[in-house]
Amino acid sequence: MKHAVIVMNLGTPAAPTPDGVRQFLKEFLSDPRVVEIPRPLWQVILNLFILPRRPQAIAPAYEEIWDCGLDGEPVTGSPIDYYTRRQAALLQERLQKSVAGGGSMVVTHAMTYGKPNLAETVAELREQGVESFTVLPLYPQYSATTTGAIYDQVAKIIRGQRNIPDISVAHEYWRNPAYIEALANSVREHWEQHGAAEKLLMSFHGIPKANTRKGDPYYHQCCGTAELLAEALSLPRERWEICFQSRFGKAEWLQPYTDKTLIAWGESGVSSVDVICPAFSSDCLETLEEIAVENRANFIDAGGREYRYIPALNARADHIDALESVLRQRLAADLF
Ligand SMILES: C=CC1=C(C)c2cc3[nH]c(cc4nc(cc5[nH]c(cc1n2)c(C)c5CCC(=O)O)C(CCC(=O)O)=C4C)c(C)c3C=C
Ligand SMILES: [Fe+2]
Ligand SMILES: [Fe+2]
Repeated sequence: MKHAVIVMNLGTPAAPTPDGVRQFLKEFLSDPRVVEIPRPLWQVILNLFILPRRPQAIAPAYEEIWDCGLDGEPVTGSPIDYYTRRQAALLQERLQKSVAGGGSMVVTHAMTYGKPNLAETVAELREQGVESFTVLPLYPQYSATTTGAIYDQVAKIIRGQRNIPDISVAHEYWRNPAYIEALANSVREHWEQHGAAEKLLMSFHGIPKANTRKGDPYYHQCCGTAELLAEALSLPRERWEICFQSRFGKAEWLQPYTDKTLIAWGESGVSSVDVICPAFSSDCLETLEEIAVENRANFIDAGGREYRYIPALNARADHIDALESVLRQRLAADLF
């Protein structure tokens, strides 16, 4: 039997231009999993206020991260696209080697928004004779806004089909020891190279606070991840903090906010900070611009002296070990 693993991440514009960004944001921000404002009202806000302005404003930031060389890797195009492809290719090598009948194991990638999309990827693989699928969202922590959106897409694909494929979605993996170990290794290596800063800031992508009240477990999983990472590093509580970045719109999002925390630290005499973003499997606009550039300025302008961003796990071998471990556990269930 032919089995396919599809690793998935959020997606990115096709080009770092206002048009490319507009097309991407239109698809992404139209998903009711991402923005829960009632449709007619949201469509007006999106089409009248966001899509005419935001693409112009953020295209230059995309331009900055496009084709950037990172960690000696020749990143071409958008970093999230580059690393998601790399992760799939590296997992393909691992799984081909050791899963019984590995020749019939395909590992590929898809994006929730933009290209390549999940529906087309599944359709192509079925044409090639693939009968069963494991979808691995590259989100260590579950949120309805990310992993939930992928479940919706799977549901849409199978709706109306008679012979639906055997398909499962990995829900979350923040508790997997290999994932925590990869994060801890990346911090230890960073400390060996640069010395440890006074504080380690663990910055997660935010979501609206109301989502947590309505039952989204993301906040609790982020707190759990932060505690496991601190424990793996034997870091006392006063040396680290958790915070949430990338707030969008006027509603209250998860707190403490990353920018406000860094400004308060700079002002109160914290002199050095290391920042890690454990919810991002790949570097992307939200880490390379918002964290490595914008929030550095927030901290330094407020009086801080040293600010160092610890890269995402990207193509690190221990990251691929972690994803392989998550997949092997799932595959044991999915392949019987
Ligand atoms: C509007 C609501 C948004 C929610 C909810 C949200 C949740 C969420 N997002 C990620 C991961 C990524 N987000 C990225 C970019 C991005 N996110 C939003 C909005 C929401 N995200 C926007 C509008 C954008 C685009 C940039 C901008 O306009 O500011 C990215 C980077 C993509 C890239 O091209 O590099 C990632 C990755 C998570 C994990 C998450 C909830 C847990
Ligand atoms: Fe986002
Ligand atoms: Fe952002």
